[in-house]
Amino acid sequence: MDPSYSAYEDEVSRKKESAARGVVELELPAGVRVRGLLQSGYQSVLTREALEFVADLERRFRPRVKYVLACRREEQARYDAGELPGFDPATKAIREGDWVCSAPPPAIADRRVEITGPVERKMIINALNCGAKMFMADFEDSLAPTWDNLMRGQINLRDAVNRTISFEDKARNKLYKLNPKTATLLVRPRGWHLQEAHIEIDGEPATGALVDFGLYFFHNHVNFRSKHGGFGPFFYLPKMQHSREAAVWNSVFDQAEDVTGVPRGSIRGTVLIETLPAVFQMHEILYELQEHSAGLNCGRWDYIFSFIKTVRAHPDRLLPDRVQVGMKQHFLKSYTELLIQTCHRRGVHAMGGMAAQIPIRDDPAANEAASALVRADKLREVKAGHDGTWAAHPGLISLVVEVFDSNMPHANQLDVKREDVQVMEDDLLQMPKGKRTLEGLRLNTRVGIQYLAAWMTGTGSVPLYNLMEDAATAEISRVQNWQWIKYGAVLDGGLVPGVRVTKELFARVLDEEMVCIEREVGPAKFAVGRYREAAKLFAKQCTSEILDDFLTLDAYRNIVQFAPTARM
Ligand SMILES: CC(=O)SCCNC(=O)CCNC(=O)[C@H](O)C(C)(C)COP(=O)(O)OP(=O)(O)OC[C@H]1O[C@@H](n2cnc3c(N)ncnc32)[C@H](O)[C@@H]1OP(=O)(O)O
Ligand SMILES: O=CC(=O)O
Ligand SMILES: [Mg+2]
Repeated sequence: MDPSYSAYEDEVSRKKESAARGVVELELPAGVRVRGLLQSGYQSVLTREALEFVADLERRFRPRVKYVLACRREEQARYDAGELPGFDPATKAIREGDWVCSAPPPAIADRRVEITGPVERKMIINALNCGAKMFMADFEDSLAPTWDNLMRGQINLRDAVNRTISFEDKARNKLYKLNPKTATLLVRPRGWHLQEAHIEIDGEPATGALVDFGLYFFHNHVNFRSKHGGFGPFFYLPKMQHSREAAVWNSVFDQAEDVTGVPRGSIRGTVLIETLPAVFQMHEILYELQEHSAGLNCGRWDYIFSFIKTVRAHPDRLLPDRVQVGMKQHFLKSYTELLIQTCHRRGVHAMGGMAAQIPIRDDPAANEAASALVRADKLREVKAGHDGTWAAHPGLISLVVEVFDSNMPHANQLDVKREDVQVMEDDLLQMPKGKRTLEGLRLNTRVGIQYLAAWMTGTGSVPLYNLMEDAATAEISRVQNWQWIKYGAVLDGGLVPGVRVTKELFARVLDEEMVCIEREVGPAKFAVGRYREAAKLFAKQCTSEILDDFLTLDAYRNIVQFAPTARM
């Protein structure tokens, strides 16, 4: 017998045996290693062709991703040496030039209310059905990137695009299915800084963003485009700091379109302006993405986090309590208005951001107060000229739709040019006003630990003290504590003004807040949750000599789980 035929027969019988034992096997392209445990269904996402597509993106763009991350470190070193971010004289001609981005495709011309949420099956169905125009399905701030969350997220999105998605809640005897009319899907891959340890390409962990984008695009572009007038898929692009990072995304989009024969400019990405350096690069970012751009969004929570992180070596820039850093603060008002002016000059959407309040079921008065805050925030956004905004919960959609419907008679406000806006570097760097309090330190600590504990058990967004908390909001708690401890901030408000924040004070606060958390969540949940591990990690992060770039980079090692697979 032909020896190669016999090897083929062996292979077939081995696969049959594996299938009979319920073991999932993948056909891997050369150089690709999948290290996560394969649950049923994952092989339909991790096909050989899809992995080849991802591996090709990785091989082409990994060096550029590394380069842009190295540039971030170099720029941070300059800020640490005393500089502050500002507009780049080298790109003045781009800022002042008369150019526009491609017009928004009809499918996203009106995006007045966008619900957001992690790529969890039931939530995807609820979000698509909730009456919002768009749904931003999130692999980023609101998702803990466990292997299972990521793989199931891809399966869920594929089923959502195919409209075959359903979910049975057996305990409540409830079947979830899509309504005839649903929101349009936008997908947010992870930021450039996160790796995907469960997929190795040529011996190195893959880039998380390229895995999320690549698998989703590969499996869905045909169906998605057939349902959206030949445009899409649509994306949100997070946490960038410079236009060179947008240029990488633009090349990724070009490459994806070329390989699959999708016409140039079909893919559209909305960039979150959620880092301080990026606010000085808004024209440049739109310029790089031009035909792939769907505008910019005010990612306020990461923006506040980035504000603190960027000035981490400036002891004169200590922020007041997190709760006091609201959108009326001059630096945030300036950022949103400049974003609107920039987008509308370039013919693309200027999206608002997320109010953190969520419905409060058991307290009507508190619920009314929370709704009033959301209403005021959305009213500010629509009156300022935003073309749409975000909502964190289906229970807020009718309120937010009502605010936008009453104040935005057309599909968008691209005609509101905001030429009155005059924002200078100083406006964007102005320190927020307010007080630093012990209560603020305590709240940061309680929130940070509970969020981390949830994240390490696979949940990336949680309700805490009636607010939505996700990776971006938790980061503010971490870096604010770090900043106050590092520079021995003197508390200037609250119950005990005049007290200096030290490592010793923080250690005491942490112990006391752990007792408080145990009381609040109950001993049973406290015992099985990862609160002690979370507290240890949070304490390390808040007291380190040098500030870590991202909390999730350190926490990631706690959620990586390799399966025993064939070695390469
Ligand atoms: C800074 C940023 O990046 S903001 C964007 C990223 N963050 C997010 O997207 C957060 C999205 N929101 C959420 O994750 C959730 O609303 C939370 C965690 C804040 C609150 O969740 P819960 O306490 O479970 O909400 P609650 O119990 O009130 O939910 C009621 C129902 O609404 C659903 N729901 C709540 N939020 C969402 C959402 N964003 N999308 C879809 N469905 C949702 C729940 O699944 C639940 O459904 P069910 O009644 O069919 O069982
Ligand atoms: O991603 C949004 C933010 O506010 O951060
Ligand atoms: Mg964010």
